[in-house]
Amino acid sequence: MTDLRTDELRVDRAETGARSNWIEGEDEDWIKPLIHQAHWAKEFAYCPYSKFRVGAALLAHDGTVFTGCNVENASHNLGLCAERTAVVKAVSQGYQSFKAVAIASDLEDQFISPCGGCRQFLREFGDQRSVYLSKPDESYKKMTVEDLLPVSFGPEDLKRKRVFTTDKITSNTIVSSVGGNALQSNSDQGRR
Ligand SMILES: O=c1ccn([C@H]2C[C@H](O)[C@@H](CO)O2)c(=O)[nH]1
Ligand SMILES: [Zn+2]
Repeated sequence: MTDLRTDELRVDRAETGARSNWIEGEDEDWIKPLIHQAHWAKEFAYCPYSKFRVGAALLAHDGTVFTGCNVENASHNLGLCAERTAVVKAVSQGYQSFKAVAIASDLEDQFISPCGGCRQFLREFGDQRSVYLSKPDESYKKMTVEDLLPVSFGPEDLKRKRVFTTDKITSNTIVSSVGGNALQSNSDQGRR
């Protein structure tokens, strides 16, 4: 049994009226439908504790949209944000290339802004992605992941040259660096 209702939703070209190259093109007729989908996703929010509904709509480069809502839990720290729900849905369905994300809440006078954890989560897939912060009237403010998380740490940093690499670390050896000098102490030294 397959329920496609909340799976992959496309920003329909008939709805946007955009040209066939809309996804690469300069016109951005997809923005309003994307924001609309974020607000639609907000309706599914499971937030009995905070009573604060959030929705997200993540646009992949091929035009597929993945929606997400916040999903809270009686064990409070396990709650998931809407943005992360959308990213996890997309990645688990084989998508890793994103163009934009729209975020929606019920805040009357403020554009909903992603939390620090979600900023980092989004940054994993590129810091130039567009982030549309919206209000309930579907007005929006465009930012990038980099605007929201400047001087960030990302997957590229794990590939940069380091003074230590794990091949110098053996299972029972602690390696640390003080003022550029490498100190090695094994568990025997630790007991003295
Ligand atoms: O950008 C945001 C901000 C908050 N929340 C959720 C987390 C929690 O469920 C509720 C209140 O913080 O809102 C999101 O999903 N996204
Ligand atoms: Zn968050």
